[in-house]
Amino acid sequence: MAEATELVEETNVDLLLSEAELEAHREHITAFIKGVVDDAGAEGAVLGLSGGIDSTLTAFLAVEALGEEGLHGLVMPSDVNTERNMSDAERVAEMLEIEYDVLDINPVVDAFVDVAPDHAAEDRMALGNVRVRTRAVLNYFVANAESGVVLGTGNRSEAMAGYYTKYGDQAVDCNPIGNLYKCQVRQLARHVGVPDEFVEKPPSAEMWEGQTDEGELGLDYDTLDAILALHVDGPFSKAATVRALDVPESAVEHVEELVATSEHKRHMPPAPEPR
Ligand SMILES: Nc1ncnc2c1ncn2[C@@H]1O[C@H](COP(=O)(O)OP(=O)(O)OC[C@H]2O[C@@H]([n+]3cccc(C(=O)O)c3)[C@H](O)[C@@H]2O)[C@@H](O)[C@H]1O
Ligand SMILES: Nc1ncnc2c1ncn2[C@@H]1O[C@H](COP(=O)(O)OP(=O)(O)OP(=O)(O)O)[C@@H](O)[C@H]1O
Ligand SMILES: [Mg+2]
Repeated sequence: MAEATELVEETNVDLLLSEAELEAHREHITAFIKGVVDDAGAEGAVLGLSGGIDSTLTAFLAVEALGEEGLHGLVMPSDVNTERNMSDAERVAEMLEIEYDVLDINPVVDAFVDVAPDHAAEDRMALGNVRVRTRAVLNYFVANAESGVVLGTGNRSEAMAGYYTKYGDQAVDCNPIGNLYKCQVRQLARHVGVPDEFVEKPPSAEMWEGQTDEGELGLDYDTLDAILALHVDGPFSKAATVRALDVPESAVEHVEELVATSEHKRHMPPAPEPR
């Protein structure tokens, strides 16, 4: 896993960040968050806290940008979330001394299944996406009521692979860590003082029991990041990427496919040309 990232270093593609670069990202992102809130004329920001690394890092940076008064955390358990992640999510809010609510989404999700009983209940992806979109509705409920903006937690790896729910966790006002690959998210998290146990936890969307990002994506984030950085964002051909990273051609093709099939998620819904 670390191997692929180290090999990227030898190619001069900027994937692993120096301490100076991490500090520059920290300043750049906190200024960005402050700018988004100020430009919106908002009083603060709302953020879903999952106990995962992306929301934890975003929360740390948002408190640096806005102060603890400026961030409202929402911990939104469903019956497929682990106790550990939900208690870690509350621990983040307590560490940062921000206001937070715990909102049980189970009754809302059950209501969707009740009104459309022929759908979703047997389809873990469809039902998982309902859980994700329910949280988006609640984020905006609180943001509207409190004159806040909704902070997203999408990173560059997820954005490029389309690894998110359309109009779910992607339905936000900005993505402060959206220019960082997942391996850089881990680096920045350590740099700003996020405890190691958050950085080391296996990433999971927790849309159903036992789901993990790397299991579903079919490759680990370090390999995904390396292929994205060299081949999709960078100038390396497929063959050069295979050689540089010592990965099978099928891994590069898999990433190409993730990027291509998620293209629709990165655009406004299209309409026919005017005629
Ligand atoms: N070519 C196309 N042009 C226009 N629209 C197209 C389309 N293809 C599908 N669609 C639409 O998109 C829908 C499918 O997209 P979507 O509803 O997003 O669903 P989908 O991409 O199938 O599933 C979401 C994926 O994101 C992962 N996820 C979600 C949330 C959080 C996280 C996390 O890491 O925390 C990960 C989840 O595990 C799953 O792999 C289709 O039902 C259709 O409505
Ligand atoms: N149970 C939850 N309560 C509140 N917010 C949630 C919950 N589950 C997911 N979210 C929101 O959806 C976002 C996307 O989830 P995702 O799993 O990609 O990120 P993460 O959990 O922060 O990090 P990781 O990738 O390490 O799991 C989270 O960052 C968080 O803002
Ligand atoms: Mg998660």
